[in-house]
Amino acid sequence: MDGTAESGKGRRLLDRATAGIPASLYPVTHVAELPARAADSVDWPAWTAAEVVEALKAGGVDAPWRHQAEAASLAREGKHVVISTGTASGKSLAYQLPVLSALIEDERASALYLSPTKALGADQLRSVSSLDIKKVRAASYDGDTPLEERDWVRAHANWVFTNPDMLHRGILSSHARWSRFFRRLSFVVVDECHSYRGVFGSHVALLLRRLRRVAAYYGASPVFVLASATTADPAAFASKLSGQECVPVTEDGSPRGARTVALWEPPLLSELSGENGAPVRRSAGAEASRILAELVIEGARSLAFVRSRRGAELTALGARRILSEVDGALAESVAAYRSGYLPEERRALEAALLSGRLLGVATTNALELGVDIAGLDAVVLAGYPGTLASFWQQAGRAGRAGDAALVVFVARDDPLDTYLVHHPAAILDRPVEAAVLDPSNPYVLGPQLACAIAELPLTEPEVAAFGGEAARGVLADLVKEKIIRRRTSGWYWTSRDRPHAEVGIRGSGGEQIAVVEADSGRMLGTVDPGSACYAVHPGAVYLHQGSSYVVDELDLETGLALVHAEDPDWTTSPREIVDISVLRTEETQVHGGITVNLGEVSVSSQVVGYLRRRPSGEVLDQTPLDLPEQSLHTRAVWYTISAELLGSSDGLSSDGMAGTGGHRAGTEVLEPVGTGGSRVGTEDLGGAPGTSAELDPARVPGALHAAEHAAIGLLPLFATCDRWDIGGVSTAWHEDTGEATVFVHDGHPGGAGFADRGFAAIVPWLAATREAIVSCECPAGCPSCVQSPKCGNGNDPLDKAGAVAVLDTVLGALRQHGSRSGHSEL
Ligand SMILES: Nc1ncnc2c1ncn2[C@@H]1O[C@H](COP(=O)(O)OP(=O)(O)OP(=O)(O)O)[C@@H](O)[C@H]1O
Repeated sequence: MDGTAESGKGRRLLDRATAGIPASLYPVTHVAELPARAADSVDWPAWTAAEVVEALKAGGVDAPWRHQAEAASLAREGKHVVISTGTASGKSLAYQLPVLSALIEDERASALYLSPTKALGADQLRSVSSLDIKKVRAASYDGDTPLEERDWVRAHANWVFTNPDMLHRGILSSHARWSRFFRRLSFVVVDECHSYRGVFGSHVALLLRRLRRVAAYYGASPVFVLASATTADPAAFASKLSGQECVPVTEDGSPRGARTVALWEPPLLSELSGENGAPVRRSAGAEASRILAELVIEGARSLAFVRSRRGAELTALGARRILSEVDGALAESVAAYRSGYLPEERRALEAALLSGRLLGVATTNALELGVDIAGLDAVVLAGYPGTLASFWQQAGRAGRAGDAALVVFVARDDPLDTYLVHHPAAILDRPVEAAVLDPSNPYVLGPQLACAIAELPLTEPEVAAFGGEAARGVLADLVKEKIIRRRTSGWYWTSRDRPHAEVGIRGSGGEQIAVVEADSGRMLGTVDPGSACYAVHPGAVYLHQGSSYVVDELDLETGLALVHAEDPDWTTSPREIVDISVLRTEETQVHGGITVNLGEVSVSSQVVGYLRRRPSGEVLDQTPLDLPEQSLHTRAVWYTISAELLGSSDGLSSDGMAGTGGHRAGTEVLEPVGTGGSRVGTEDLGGAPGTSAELDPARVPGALHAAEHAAIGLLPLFATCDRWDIGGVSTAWHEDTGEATVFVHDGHPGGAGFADRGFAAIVPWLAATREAIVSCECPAGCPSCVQSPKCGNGNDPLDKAGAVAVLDTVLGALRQHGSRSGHSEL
């Protein structure tokens, strides 16, 4: 195939999307052409049951692609396997082949399928059921399964489709009722396993260990087949998640069309001003509306991914409005899509989009998983979806074999988005990040071990599977608290009640706060106790599945937040006072006047009021609140800067410090990420070694605060977290360190591995932070660089230039005292 002719269509669509934009406002910062790839098909593995081949062929699959056959055969041989290939590369077939063949060959064999969402599970079940293979009795067992069906599933189903929540609460907790199913459990399929990250991922990792233990009790040792979006080190991740060695299959043999990928930065608006008079960019959603409208005019079947449900609806509305001025009929071909639709509604929408009856759909991430829409002409991503895995998952909906497509990434007002549109290599040349999880977090281990022991007494040799030493400490605590009992043969559950219902695997534990609509008494959802004052304080606008509510009352004693439906024209942002103290320093690197540390901290916070803002960023007013102080015991990474290096002391020269006391402890020092395809050399790190930031003392708090905000915004580039999963504190003088200090901490009790990743990647992380600030053309700080949407201090004080000076000094010292290797992880 001729690559250029092929990519012509993507280019043509991009030209259309940018038509009429004056050169001075041209928003595209980079364009990349991704070539087409031909299919690599192979014969059906000889062991595949004839019925399976027949059913798949009847469904239109003539032959498997190489990676499907390879993964299937490994699983068939009894090896745990992780298949990590692109969107729509047919990962389902890879596990269907061995599972279906086993179920056909052995009447008593069974299999379990786990997916992170019910919708995805339902899709996969539908696809298996549609094969209509006689000996396969596939059924779902989740929160929606009617009670009368549940007995049938336990007694008869040989392939059960469920999710981690139900496995935890409804299956392992009463495993004796599932003994038939467990006895011949041959395969466990863990679909979209890259989504098991952070605290949820740590819970799922321990849940899978519980599953293996229960299966072993009934005499089974199932083979695990994990399916993941492309990820950095799938074998390591899958092994950590499943607790056993997994063989990776990563060579993608599915065909793909050429794609033109454009990075797009909306222009700064001159007429609007945000917090503290900062400039604001045109919103990514508004920009996506315009692009979507242009694509629809061109007849391109397009999908726009928008971060919130309301945003998706506004984007669709905006596109329709633009189109109605061109042609009323065209406006009808644009719709919004969100989660919460019934399966039939989703099917209808998929079909309409595939047939071209609908041309443009704006959607939340709901469409990211479990929807069989591929081969579109264009995909617009309004805002970075948080991880590269999601980015490619969404971008992968565009392009089919033999036809080119366009992908447009539109940056939101956010430092990470700014960084990415100015550093294309960080998107285009980087392996998808490894998902981070930490099954040794005592806050996760405690409740998980309690559940495990309630399921079956834990014996000494089993402790290793639950983390060895880390588990031992937690077990001792549980014994002390009289939750379990230690006998010579192991650890035993003492109560008649099961702990499962108390253990939430998606949150950080503790008694959840119920959010209830006062009028109807309907429970909308729950909020972690630690974030209740922040998320559902009186007056807060609370979003639930895209609908908007306002909180009337928060009662922490009874664990209740009462809300009413209201969709006001503002959002709220809490103001809080935060304090942090160091409980334990685990690692310290000294680099001249800079130290970089990792350890445990206690963060206390008190929400003292909130601001109401218009979507433009304009602040309406501030309301005081009287809420109690909260405290969080978690992990943090922090750096300190000596007064000499800040240049705010009595003039002590930093020269005297050079070369003294600087030693590296353990951690590899990494190079920064590349810019536009070429790597930034260490000389570009900024700041000559040992030079001071030369900051007047009055500027130090604003400089540190701005550096902290941007660092929080950029950590998700290195750890698979959302900026909302982490927090930060900066101070010109900290009691425990005796120096100016910037902390970035995990937002969950016990941590989820994010601070640890920040510590391990300190140089590339801070270099990227500096780059993001420098790349933003605003004069004195805006949401694209140093302002934070969740700042408890109203983004005040912030000193953009000061932040660059601080980061230059820190990076200069790290380079002088630490940088030796040329190893890069990006
Ligand atoms: N060997 C094959 N030949 C032709 N079509 C195939 C083959 N394998 C799978 N498909 C089709 O490709 C589409 C995508 O498959 P599937 O949903 O399993 O991909 P996936 O990798 O799981 O996607 P996602 O990234 O969304 O998880 C389906 O419509 C499926 O029928």
